[in-house]
Amino acid sequence: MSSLSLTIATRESQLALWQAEHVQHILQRLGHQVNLLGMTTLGDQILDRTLSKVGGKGLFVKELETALETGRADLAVHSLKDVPMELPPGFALAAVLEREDPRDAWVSNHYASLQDLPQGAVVGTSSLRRQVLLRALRPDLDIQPLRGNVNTRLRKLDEGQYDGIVLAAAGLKRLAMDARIRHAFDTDTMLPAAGQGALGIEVRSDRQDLLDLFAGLADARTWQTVTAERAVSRCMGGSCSMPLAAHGEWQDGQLWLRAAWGDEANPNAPLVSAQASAAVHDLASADALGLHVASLLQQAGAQGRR
Ligand SMILES: NCc1[nH]cc(CCC(=O)O)c1CC(=O)O
Repeated sequence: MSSLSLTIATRESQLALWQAEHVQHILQRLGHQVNLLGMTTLGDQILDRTLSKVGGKGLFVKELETALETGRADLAVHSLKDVPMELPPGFALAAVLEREDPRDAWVSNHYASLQDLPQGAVVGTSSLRRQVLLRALRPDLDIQPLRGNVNTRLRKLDEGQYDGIVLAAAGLKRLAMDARIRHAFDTDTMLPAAGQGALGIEVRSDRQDLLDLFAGLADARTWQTVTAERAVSRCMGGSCSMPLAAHGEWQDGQLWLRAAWGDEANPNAPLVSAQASAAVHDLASADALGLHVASLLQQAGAQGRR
C-alpha cells in the first residue's frame, strides 16, 4: 500500500492523547504520515454533572465524528467503553486493537483494599456499574460522584475528598501510573464494563482505503470479545444510565461471557447475572453469544430499555 497522509482526531486528555499517539506510532512504522487534531468534546466540558444525567455515551465522540464528516480528520481513536453501541449512519469501526488490563483498580492513599475501609468510608466513582457492584460488596460505604479525566480524579483523591476511588486499570497503566493501583479487582467481584481497556478506530464508512488498512492491524480475539460484550449492552439498550457489566474471557478456545445488570430505579435490589460460552470464531458468532447472554439476563428479570 502506498504511503498515506492521515489526521487522527482526538480528545485532549492525557489518556486520549496517549491512545492517539499509540495509533500514530503504529501507522508511522508502516510508513504513513500522521498528524493529530486535538479537540474538546462536550463530555470534557461538562464536569459538574454525572454523565448519565446529561446524555451519556456519545458525548465524547460526537465532535470527533464531525471532524471525520467534514474531512478535517481521517480517523478517531476511542476508548471503546465510551463508544455508543450503534454508530451513526456513515461511520464504521475499522478495527479494535489489543486490550490493556480490562479490570477495575482500587486506588487509595490510606487503604490497601475495600476490606480495610472503616464503616461509612467515602468512595468516589460516577459509574453506575461500579456503584452497584461496590454496594453489593460493602453496603455501608458512602459512594460519592467523581468526574473528570484520570489526572483530575487522582488529584481529587489526593486532596482528601475520598478515602478511595475506583478507576479502570487500563487508563492508569497506559499513563504509567501503575504505582497508584493498590490492587486490581478480580473480575468475579467487579465485573468490567463492555469494551473496557480496548481501543476502537472509527472512520467514515466510505473510506475503504482505511477499512483495508486497519483490517490488518486489528486484534481479532479482542474484537470478538468486545463484540460479544457490546452486543449484551446493545440488546439491553445500554447507556451510561444503566448499571450494566459485560465481560468475556477465553478458556480452551471458548469465549465465556458474563454479564450483570442492576436496576437503576431500585439500587438496593440484587444484581441479575447471566453467563454462557460458545466456540466463537468471527464477529457474527460473537454477537450471537452476546444476544444469548442478554436474553438470559432478561429471563432472569433484567429489563432492557427501548
Ligand atoms: N469513562 C471514562 C473512561 N473511558 C475509558 C477509561 C479508561 C480506559 C479504558 O477503559 O479503556 C475511562 C476512565 C475510567 O473508567 O476510569
